[in-house]
Amino acid sequence: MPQDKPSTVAGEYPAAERSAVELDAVKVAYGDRDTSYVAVARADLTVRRGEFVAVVGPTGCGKSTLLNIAAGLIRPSAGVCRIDGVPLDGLNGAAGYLFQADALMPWKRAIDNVAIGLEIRGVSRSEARERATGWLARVGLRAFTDRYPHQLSGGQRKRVALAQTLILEPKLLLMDEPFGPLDAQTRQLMGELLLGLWSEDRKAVIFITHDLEEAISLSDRVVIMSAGPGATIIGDYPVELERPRDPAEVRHTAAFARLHREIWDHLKSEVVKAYAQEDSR
Ligand SMILES: Nc1ncnc2c1ncn2[C@@H]1O[C@H](COP(=O)(O)OP(=O)(O)OP(=O)(O)O)[C@@H](O)[C@H]1O
Repeated sequence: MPQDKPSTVAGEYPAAERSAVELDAVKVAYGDRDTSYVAVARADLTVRRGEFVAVVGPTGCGKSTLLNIAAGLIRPSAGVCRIDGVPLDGLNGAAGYLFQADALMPWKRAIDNVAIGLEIRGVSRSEARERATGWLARVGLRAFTDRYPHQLSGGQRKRVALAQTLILEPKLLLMDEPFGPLDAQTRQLMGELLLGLWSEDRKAVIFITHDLEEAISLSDRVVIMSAGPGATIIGDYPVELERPRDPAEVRHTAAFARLHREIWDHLKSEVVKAYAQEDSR
């Protein structure tokens, strides 16, 4: 068999060339023809397999909109979103989500909150609970499996939510300000936990954040969006900081400071524009 023969699925790119996510000239307009609001004028973004991409941009520029496109929750008004080389049609079943507000069920214990996704997929209750116990241990909650969400701290609830997402082994992680409500120290610890788990199998990640330090400390690339309306992607910075990486420690390096300066110089004017536009809307 020839060494270089690509494995193909009819009508798609060769497997090796497929990206985890490809936004190709994606436009998003909300509302109808009379009240149309173009949130994103054009987004071109490729996230390679195994790549951790952070998206930053001023408030209201369309970061969540792009994530919702990749999730299949909304359809582009123009352009196409491909997942693994295939145009997305409907919900993206290969993706796991983590949002600012967690999706824990208050009436279920941590273990059952983590196990439920597997049970819905037909895994037996005993096996689902066994795997959930393993996941809770991996996120440092071995001693908390029987707690209800209201008996957990904000950071602990986030850990349960992370286990709830990762137990389903998504190929792609879509994270929208996942650590937003947490205090600064807990955010850093969550970042460290996330990177540790991510490095085990390197899923593709799109991570939305307002926090540029968080973006740089976690990701392989930081993508900047312009202020809306009609936002576009205006910057794409590789983060060439060594891995494995301690996201708290790396912030103290000179390379980090240089990159932060460079990206912030670019982002700052968009943030100012966004505030001015919000005032006049
Ligand atoms: N369903 C909708 N209908 C109308 N406009 C919407 C809708 N969803 C979002 N928008 C508008 O589209 C723009 C982009 O919103 P989006 O939530 O994607 O921005 P964002 O960058 O994630 O914001 P933030 O950083 O504040 O969370 C905003 O001006 C918002 O008001």
